Amino acid sequence: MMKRIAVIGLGTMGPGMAQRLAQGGLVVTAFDTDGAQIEKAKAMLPLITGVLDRLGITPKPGGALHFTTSLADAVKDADLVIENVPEKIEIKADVYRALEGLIASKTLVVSDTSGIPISKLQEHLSHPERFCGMHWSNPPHIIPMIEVISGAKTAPETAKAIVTLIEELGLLPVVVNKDVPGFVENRILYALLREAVDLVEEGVIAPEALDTCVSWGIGYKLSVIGPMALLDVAGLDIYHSVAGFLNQELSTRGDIAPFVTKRVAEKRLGLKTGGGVYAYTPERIKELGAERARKLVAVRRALEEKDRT
Ligand SMILES: NC(=O)C1=CN([C@@H]2O[C@H](COP(=O)(O)OP(=O)(O)OC[C@H]3O[C@@H](n4cnc5c(N)ncnc54)[C@H](O)[C@@H]3O)[C@@H](O)[C@H]2O)C=CC1
Ligand SMILES: Cc1ncc(C(=O)O)c(C(=O)O)c1O
Repeated sequence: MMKRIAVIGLGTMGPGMAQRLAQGGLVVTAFDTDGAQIEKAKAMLPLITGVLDRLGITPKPGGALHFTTSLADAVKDADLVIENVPEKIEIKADVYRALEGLIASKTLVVSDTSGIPISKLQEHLSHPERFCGMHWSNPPHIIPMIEVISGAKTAPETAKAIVTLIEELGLLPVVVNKDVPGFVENRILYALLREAVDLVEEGVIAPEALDTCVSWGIGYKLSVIGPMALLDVAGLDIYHSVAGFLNQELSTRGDIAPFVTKRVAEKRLGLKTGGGVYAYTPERIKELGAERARKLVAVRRALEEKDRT
């Protein structure tokens, strides 16, 4: 049974992840090279704990969340280190190198990488057998599904220990069988986002209308009926007919749409810069955060509802 977990990197994912682990009874120490990110994480905790409370996730005894500006302090006596730094191999590799000599060879290390192949990351660890992917989704304190991905050198017991941890937290582990870039969730998401951006860029539909179409159409349906089950609901014959012509029409671009590259070049990144696809005031960002958390909680409660029969 794991007891002490270090979270390396706060940013977008770290605060919710760290608090969710702490409320699962773990002693968590979070580290970030940027002190401002530590202060930001602390300021986020009341909102995060309020959402966890509404999800019915009551803090288990023995759990705690500490923050530190020392990597050594963060990983001291850790059973598990969760690397959660930016999606750049070189930054992640620097963290793995810094861990050498600070953690015991039995300590497990995972990455929250969105899709860098685990086998690639394993090249930068002296104990690759004790490393695997543990891919959370944003917001990590609300989305219960976590992908577990083994690299070529991951020991089976390492992945099993992470699956067990996720289950003990009452969350949903999904074991991905092959270490492919993007794993599963992000391959599906990025195929969808590529098509969505192309449709907006080509003037087929406005961003707001696309969001309504997807959120109140397939997004709503897929939250209850998964894609593979949906094939049976629609009928594989229907899929066969429609895919027969539509698969040749879908976006297959290998580059990134100018709709995105233009905005990134102009530092219009979204919520983090006050504008991207849409424009936001600081007040609207706060409103959206609370509103979306409330709705995600309500949807999750409905989805967790056991069959009435
Ligand atoms: N943002 C998202 O929706 C999701 C991101 N991820 C993945 O999780 C990881 C983190 O993503 P975000 O939280 O979005 O990144 P972020 O860029 O928001 O935060 C990264 C944090 O790491 C800190 N940091 C940078 N170098 C560090 C170091 N050497 N040691 C300690 N801290 C360091 C930064 O100060 C920053 O606070 C990435 O691999 C990302 O692909 C996974 C799921 C969802
Ligand atoms: C746009 C985007 N990219 C990556 C991820 C991820 O899971 O890594 C997410 C997410 O929702 O978590 C995302 O929205």
